[in-house]
Amino acid sequence: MDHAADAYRTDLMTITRFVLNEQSKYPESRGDFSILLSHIVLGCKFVCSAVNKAGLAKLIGLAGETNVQGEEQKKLDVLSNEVFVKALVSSGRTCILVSEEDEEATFVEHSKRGKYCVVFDPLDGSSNIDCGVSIGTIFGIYLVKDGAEPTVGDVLKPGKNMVAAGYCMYGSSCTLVLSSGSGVNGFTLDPSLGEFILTHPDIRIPKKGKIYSVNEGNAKNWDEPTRKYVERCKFPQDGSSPKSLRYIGSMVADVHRTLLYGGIFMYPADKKSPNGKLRVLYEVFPMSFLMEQAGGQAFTGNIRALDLVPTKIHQRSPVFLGSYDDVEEIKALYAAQEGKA
Ligand SMILES: O=P(O)(O)OC[C@H]1O[C@](O)(COP(=O)(O)O)[C@@H](O)[C@@H]1O
Ligand SMILES: [Mg+2]
Ligand SMILES: [Mg+2]
Repeated sequence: MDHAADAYRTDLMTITRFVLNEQSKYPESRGDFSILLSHIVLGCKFVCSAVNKAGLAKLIGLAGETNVQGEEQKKLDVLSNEVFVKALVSSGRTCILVSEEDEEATFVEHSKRGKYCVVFDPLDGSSNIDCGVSIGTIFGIYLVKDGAEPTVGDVLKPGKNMVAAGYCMYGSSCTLVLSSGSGVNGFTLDPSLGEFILTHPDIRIPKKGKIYSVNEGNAKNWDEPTRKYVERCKFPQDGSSPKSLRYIGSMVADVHRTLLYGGIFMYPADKKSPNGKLRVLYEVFPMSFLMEQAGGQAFTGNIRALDLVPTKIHQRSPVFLGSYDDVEEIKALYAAQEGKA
C-alpha cells in the first residue's frame, strides 16, 4: 500500500488529529494538554530515530556516568533524557519534571512554566539497548492546581491522580500507547509520513491470558504467594493448560505484549530487593494507569498499585499487572497469606 497516497486520504487518523478531537470535547480547554502531548510525541520520534541508527551513530555502550539508582548509564539513556527534558521544557506547559536519570526533580523556570508535571523513564529496558531488542519510553502526567506554586509534593501523589499516561515502544515498529482517562489507544509511526497513525483503537486487555512474564532467575528469593502463583502457571491444578513464559526484560515490551495478548507481568519483591526493582512514579504508575483503563488491574502484593502514595521520587514497588482474572488470582494468594481469605 503506497502510504504517500494515503497522506491525501482525509480519514487517516493521526495522533495530532486524535488529540485535537479529544480536546474539542472540552470547549473550555485552551489546548495546553494537546501542546504538551505534541512535544512528547516529538521526543518519541527523535528517540526512535536515534535508537534505529544506534549502531551506526556510535550510540551503543556506556556513557561513563552512573545515575541515582547506581546504574551505569547507557549513551542512549543520557541522550533520551536530554531530548525529553528539552522537549518538555520547550512545550511551555510543564512545571516539574521527574526523570529516572536525574537525581532531583527539575523545576522549570517561571517564564517557561505551565501547569503539568511529567514523570518519565526516558529509556526503558536499558539492558536490551546494545542487542537491539525492543526498548521504550514511559511517561505519566499530573496536573497542578491553577496558580499554585508547584512543589515536589505535586508528584508524590497516588497514581490515580494522574491525568494521563503512556509509553512509546521502539521495536520492529514504533508504537505509542496513550490514555488520558477515557480508554487506551495505540498509534504506529509511519516512517514515510513521520506521523503516528491510529492502529489500535480502544485497546481492551483479555479478561484472562495464557502468558506469564517474570524474571525466574530471582525465584529462589521470592515470597510464598509469588512462588505458588508461578507454580500454578506451570502446573495448573484446575485442568487448564499451563501458561507460556515470555520475558523480554524491557518493561515497555513485556507490558505491551500483555496489554494486547492478555496474561500477567510481574516484578515481585524478593529477599534481595524487598521493594522489587521497578520505580513507582515513572514505571509502575503509568503502566498501572493504562492497565486499568484497558480493563485489567495492577497490584503491589498489598494494595491496588494506583492507591500507592510515594514518599520519594525514585521509590520502588513490587508490581503484578495484566488481565483482571490473572491478577485476581495472585491477590487471593496474598490475601490467603495475610489470613484474610
Ligand atoms: O533484568 P531484570 O532484573 O529482569 O529487570 C528488567 C527490568 O528492568 C528494567 O530494565 C528497568 O528499567 P530501566 O531499563 O529503565 O532502568 C525494566 O525495563 C525491566 O522490566
Ligand atoms: Mg525503566
Ligand atoms: Mg530507563
